Amino acid sequence: MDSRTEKLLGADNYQKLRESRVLLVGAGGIGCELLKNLVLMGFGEIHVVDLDTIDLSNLNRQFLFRKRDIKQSKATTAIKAIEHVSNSKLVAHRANIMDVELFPLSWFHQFAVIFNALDNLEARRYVNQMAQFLQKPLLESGTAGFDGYIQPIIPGSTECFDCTTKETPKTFPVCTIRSTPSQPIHCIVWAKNFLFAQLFASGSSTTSDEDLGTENPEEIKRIQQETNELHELQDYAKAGDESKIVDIFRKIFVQDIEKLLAIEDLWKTRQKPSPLYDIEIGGPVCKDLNVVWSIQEQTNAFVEATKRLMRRMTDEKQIEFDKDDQDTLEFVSTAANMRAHIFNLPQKSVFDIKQIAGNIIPAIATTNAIIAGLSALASLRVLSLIKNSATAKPLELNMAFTAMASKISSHRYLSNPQLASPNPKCPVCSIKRGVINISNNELKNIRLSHLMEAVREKYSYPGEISVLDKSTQRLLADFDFEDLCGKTLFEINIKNGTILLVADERCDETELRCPTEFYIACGTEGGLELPDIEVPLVEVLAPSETPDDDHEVQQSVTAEGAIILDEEEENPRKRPLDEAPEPTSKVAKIDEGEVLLLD
Ligand SMILES: Nc1ncnc2c1ncn2[C@@H]1O[C@H](COP(=O)(O)OP(=O)(O)OP(=O)(O)O)[C@@H](O)[C@H]1O
Ligand SMILES: [Zn+2]
Repeated sequence: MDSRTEKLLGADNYQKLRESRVLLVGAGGIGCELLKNLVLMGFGEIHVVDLDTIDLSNLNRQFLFRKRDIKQSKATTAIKAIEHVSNSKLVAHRANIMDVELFPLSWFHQFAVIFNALDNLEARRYVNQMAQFLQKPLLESGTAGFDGYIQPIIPGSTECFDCTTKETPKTFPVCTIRSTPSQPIHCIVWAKNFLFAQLFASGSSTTSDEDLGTENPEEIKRIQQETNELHELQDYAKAGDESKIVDIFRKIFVQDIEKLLAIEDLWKTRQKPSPLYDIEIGGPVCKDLNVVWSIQEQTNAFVEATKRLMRRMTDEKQIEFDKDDQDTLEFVSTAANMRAHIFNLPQKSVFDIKQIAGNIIPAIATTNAIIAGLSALASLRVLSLIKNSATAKPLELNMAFTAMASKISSHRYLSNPQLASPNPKCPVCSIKRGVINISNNELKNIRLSHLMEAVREKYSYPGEISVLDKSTQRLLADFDFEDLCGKTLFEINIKNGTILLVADERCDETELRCPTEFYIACGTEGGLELPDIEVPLVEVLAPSETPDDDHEVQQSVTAEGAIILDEEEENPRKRPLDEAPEPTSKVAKIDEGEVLLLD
């Protein structure tokens, strides 16, 4: 197979391929396919990073894994499975790609190209940022069911992952979830993000001063009281006192519903809920996860799942919901179904609830294979290794979508619009970047004010600057906050891997010094070394000003990778970034990538 690649690429390019070291982030659905492709193409050295272990539900599509591999590291197992056909050096890392101690910025430097095969926005954004720091080509990809995309990102020349808005997760009003559910999904969100979170996890983010989406004072009082009472039930859960399960059941499915019924205004236009009276607590459990259980079976399984979770609480102290953790899944499924029954809504099987609560769109092996194939092929163009279709300019490269996703054309399965140049309003690629080298010793000597002065002087920033720790979103200094300026960098927790954003905060100027992100790289030697970069003055764009057509939004990607495009045939959507919905301060974030409650 090597000789075939050599024929296609030519001897010189093939040699370059053999000498290239590449990074694959994620060894899941796309990652397994991509690893196979990269090995068969003959890249010289391939590093695979994945933080997770193999789960039974991965086996239907992550073809490098077998049943015997369950609970083993994905990165290590994937490499073991492919080693026997590999002519490449393969290196596995079972770790989080965002771990700055294991993978500082300088570590990324060794790779010719980075392949993202991830499943969440946070990690995608992080790798995108690293690629921007190092000006490394990144091949971003994602799938959701039949939908899929690949996006080559050439920092400085093409759009980055953050140049386009990404779809925000679905939202529900708090009052709908807590008082008046009208769809099964409302009961599932209640069971997972409220009930389970209050009893076993770190608690829901619903606070007393949050806007609850209702003006009814009685309802607001009841919601707050219910939250407080559930805190008490958490003490039972923590103590592992199984005799209290009956009390928990009666409180949630009888007394709380009676309190809701007492707020008569709620039921003027809605069907009243019916508390779960006359149910025996405890009994045989149904094992078939694909059918909807009777209400008695739901109760029995709820009691059993609660017992199992209570036993675990004594050791684990806190349990997070995980769709692959049968105890947490059965608790949430049965609680959601009992609530659905109370509110006269359809119930669902545990299997169906797993899909919804885990926010899963079934993964399709073929979509993963197509996307991984395109990503691998695109890397040859990105690295200019293809003899016959060499790319002179980065903007000649293409993105690719499956047609289901893009709806760009109903006649073709794959669409491949050309890449756009960076969006001047993109928070990631519209700014400058550099690395500040500093020794661990100096961190303890240098004060924030000293660092700010050095930055002002070297890059001609004015007096009015702000400094933000991007890693924690902490404001360290600005024109009316100087409390930390006298502290050393060590004291304000600036360390290896911290990213500082410095911005020109002058008002009423037509031009401002461009914001700069500084990556803090700590070593054992040297003093403070600022990077030699040019930080230009940039024109202040009026908020309503729209960037030119090239810089408009073409697609948005959900946390899972699904792409939302508009319906226009043969013409990718052009939507100014300004139209992107601003995050609202009333949003209560419950869980990354999942369901939000807002008013
Ligand atoms: N920060 C991260 N560092 C390293 N690997 C990551 C990180 N975030 C996600 N991943 C890995 O990316 C892979 C994405 O693969 P995929 O989308 O197929 O998800 P999955 O977890 O394998 O499947 P599913 O979510 O459908 O059960 C996973 O193996 C996941 O562990
Ligand atoms: Zn960008």
